[in-house]
Amino acid sequence: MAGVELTKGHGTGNDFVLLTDPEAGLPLEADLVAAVCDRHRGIGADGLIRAVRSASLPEGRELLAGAPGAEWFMDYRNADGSISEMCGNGVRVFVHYLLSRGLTELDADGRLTIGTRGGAKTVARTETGYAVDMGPWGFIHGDEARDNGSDSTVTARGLRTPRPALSISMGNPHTVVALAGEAKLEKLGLTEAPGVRPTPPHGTNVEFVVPVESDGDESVGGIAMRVHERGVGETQSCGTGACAAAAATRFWAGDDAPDEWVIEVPGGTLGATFVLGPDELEHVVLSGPATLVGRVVLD
Ligand SMILES: N[C@@H](CCC[C@H](N)C(=O)O)C(=O)O
Repeated sequence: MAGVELTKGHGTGNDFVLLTDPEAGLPLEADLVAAVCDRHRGIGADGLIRAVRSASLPEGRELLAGAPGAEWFMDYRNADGSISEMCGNGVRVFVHYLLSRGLTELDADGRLTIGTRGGAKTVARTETGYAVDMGPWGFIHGDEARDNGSDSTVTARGLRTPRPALSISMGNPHTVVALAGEAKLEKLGLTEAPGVRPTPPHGTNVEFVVPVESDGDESVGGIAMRVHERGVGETQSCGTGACAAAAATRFWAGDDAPDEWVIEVPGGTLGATFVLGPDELEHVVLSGPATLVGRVVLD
């Protein structure tokens, strides 16, 4: 990878190293990705994003059959080198990168569709960043959640007893735990991965949430969240995690819960809006900023 140009970017403090490899020719082995993402001996990031033409990857070619406009594919790796299906903050930063590097343009409606392992995603420019239709959310463990309000338990440092939790898919897996108040959220120790029983088949990201006031506007729900990401550790933010946390909190709140949510994460603020998708399923639209920081060339 000597001579390869990397760009550092972030979305609400969830930081990424991005590179362009249109024909998927670079050897992105897990140990190389982990070395680049190492915060002391590498460039340092929560994940690595390769911009590759969809036609250059088997999963991209499959996706092009249903979404022929998705020319570019977000090939996402966690900091430990493992592959994830989806990254909500990453999608916004990825689109900002493609546009900034002149690799593509928005269509006449200000939109761009890209490929991911979690399916094609359409991104729109907003006044403060980008909004992404993240697609439908769903319960990982099926109907048990609908009946009981929880389907798992979570243990973590700072929690005296295992807490009930809800495992939610946003394309990638999440397990959401509600805590009593912000003091409890601050006291959590997330240097070690929380224990989740039963653990979803491919592991999980764990979000801890507490309700917060959203400027006295009852039509907008508010939560504060901390997250421990699969393949990374505690991060400043997680876009899919924010969507899953809003979906779980809205489910717990019942029928008259708001469709619009503001999610405070350590690295900033994200928005999640629940809308009916063209497939008649409930989709989550994630909104937030995207920032490119600078470039570096690998020795
Ligand atoms: N930070 C991301 C999620 C990245 C992937 C995650 N660690 C996983 O393994 O699923 C986001 O913003 O969604």
